[in-house]
Amino acid sequence: MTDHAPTPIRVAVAGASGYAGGEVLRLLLGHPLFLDGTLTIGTLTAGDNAGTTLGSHHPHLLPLADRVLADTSVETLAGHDVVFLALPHGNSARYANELPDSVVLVDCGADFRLRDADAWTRFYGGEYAGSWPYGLPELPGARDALRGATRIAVPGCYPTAASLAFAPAVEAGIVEPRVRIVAVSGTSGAGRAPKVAQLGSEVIGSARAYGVGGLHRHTPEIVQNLSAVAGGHVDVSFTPVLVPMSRGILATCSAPTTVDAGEAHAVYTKAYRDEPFVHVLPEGTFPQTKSVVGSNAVQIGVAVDADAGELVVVAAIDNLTKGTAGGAVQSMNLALGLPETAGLSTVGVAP
Ligand SMILES: NC(=O)C1=CN([C@@H]2O[C@H](COP(=O)(O)OP(=O)(O)OC[C@H]3O[C@@H](n4cnc5c(N)ncnc54)[C@H](OP(=O)(O)O)[C@@H]3O)[C@@H](O)[C@H]2O)C=CC1
Ligand SMILES: CC(=O)N[C@@H](CCC(=O)OP(=O)(O)O)C(=O)O
Repeated sequence: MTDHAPTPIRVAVAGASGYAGGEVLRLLLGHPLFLDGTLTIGTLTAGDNAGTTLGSHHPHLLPLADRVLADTSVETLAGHDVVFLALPHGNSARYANELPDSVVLVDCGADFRLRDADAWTRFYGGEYAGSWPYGLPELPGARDALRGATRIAVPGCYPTAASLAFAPAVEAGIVEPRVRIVAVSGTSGAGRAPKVAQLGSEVIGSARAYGVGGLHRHTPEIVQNLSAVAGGHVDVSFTPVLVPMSRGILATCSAPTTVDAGEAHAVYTKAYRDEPFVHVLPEGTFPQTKSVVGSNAVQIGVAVDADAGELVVVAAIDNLTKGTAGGAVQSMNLALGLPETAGLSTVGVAP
């Protein structure tokens, strides 16, 4: 514990009936400060499902199964030291404005991720809310900005995978600044609100690209991250693909290069040598989503396609853990001055 952290630490989760909120709670139930009683889980909220029990949505969260979900409001979220917002986009600004500055607000939604108001308007529409310290500590400068922060914007799931996959290459200048990304995602990335495109009968036995042609709203977030690291604009072509699995993202990212495989691999092992969650696999080895499911790990494989003159980097994450709730808890740990890895595993659940 450090001077940042109040004791006890009272935590609320808004959107607890959803996938992201449920995953935050799963991680908090295993957090060492929860287990020793220093961190307590207070109000849990929902939208239309307010008044129902948490257990009716997340039977796996047995210790909290009888908790009744409250309405989501400034009043129900007041009186906590940390509030996780796991709500649809557009809902966060009112809490940022009305909860005290001293409350650590960790927003799993997109509202405060983009620094460019025009990009926000183009991809999201509605009023631009602003930008907060970005919850991807592995990016240059991000970790320092998160220490002691009381407002945190958790990255999107695809930007987490793609940014970590290509940040070392653009930082080292070993690629041309034109990155192509094709990333497959499990259906939990779409949240649990029913949508026809996510029905089992639509998804099982099929793979479907969407947001094709630079239309997906995560494109400007990936551009923002890679451009900041490169120190100049990086063009990004991003294509997401929905595949029939529950969790996981596998992002395959490439750009023109003249370096060989050994040099490229050395850039990555050096960049991530001190990162507890990012694992660069041995040369010739590439990740699979199963290896990281349920963990906060990022596994990265690096290759050079010498005939095509392309660096190819493959990254695997669990979209709900490192891609949302794990990144959120990691950022909370930093904000409160706790050990960054507290409550977070790097071991997946394969097979
Ligand atoms: N799923 C993922 O992989 C990722 C999700 N995120 C972000 O996390 C946030 C939550 O996503 P996710 O959990 O997947 O979504 P879900 O649809 O699974 O959950 C949404 C939650 O918000 C509640 N809610 C919906 N509308 C309102 C409202 N108007 N007022 C109050 N509460 C409301 C829902 O309650 P109820 O049950 O009552 O409807 C539910 O608890 C989103 O911003 C999403 O973009 C970020 C990265 C990855
Ligand atoms: C498979 C799937 O549908 N994924 C979601 C992204 C999930 C995510 O990271 O979302 P936010 O930016 O909304 O927080 C999508 O493409 O919209």
